[in-house]
Amino acid sequence: MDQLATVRLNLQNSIALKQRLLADEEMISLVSKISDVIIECYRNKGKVFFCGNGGSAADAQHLSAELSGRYYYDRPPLFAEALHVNTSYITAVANDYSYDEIYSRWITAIGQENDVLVALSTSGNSTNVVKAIEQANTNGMITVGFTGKTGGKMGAICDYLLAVPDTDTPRIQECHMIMGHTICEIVEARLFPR
Ligand SMILES: O=C(CO)[C@@H](O)[C@H](O)[C@H](O)[C@H](O)COP(=O)(O)O
Ligand SMILES: [Zn+2]
Repeated sequence: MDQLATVRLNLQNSIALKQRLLADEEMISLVSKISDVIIECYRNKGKVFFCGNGGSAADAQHLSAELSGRYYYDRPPLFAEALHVNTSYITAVANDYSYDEIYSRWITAIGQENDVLVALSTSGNSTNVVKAIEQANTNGMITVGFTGKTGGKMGAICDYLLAVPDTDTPRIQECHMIMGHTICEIVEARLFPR
């Protein structure tokens, strides 16, 4: 394995994918629109939830902390949480029911009309994430999907689908994070102008 070549290739591929996003005006407008949706949710005293598996769970937790803590500057907190953070709950529901139910069950308990669910899955096919979106739709929530190229099963069930045009999981996740960070920046700046 040529390690130096691997470093160069990954940087090249990451830059190339982000260049594609930059050239895609629909994608730029979509990120702006999702920001508007989240701002509207908070103005109506709503809550924003995030979910995903593996690296996408980490991204869900990271993005929710930008909103509930702070992003660039001091301002009041916003309600945002990643659905996997209660390990006692996750292990109990996965053990007693099914791993597929861990997020949808929690959405059943807490998701209210006009709350927002941001669901991250590079394949768009993770069953627990798909079920969470289905339950969020049932509860009258607004559903946002961050996926890879095809959108997978999430493509047909999300109100807004941010489908990064690639099939390479880590590169897709890196794009989810720059788009997610950008949404947090816009939300903070619009809700708490300095
Ligand atoms: O972070 C990575 C790969 O970069 C992995 O942990 C990855 O998130 C996991 O394999 C996930 O289970 C993939 O699920 P998904 O993106 O298809 O929903
Ligand atoms: Zn990863």
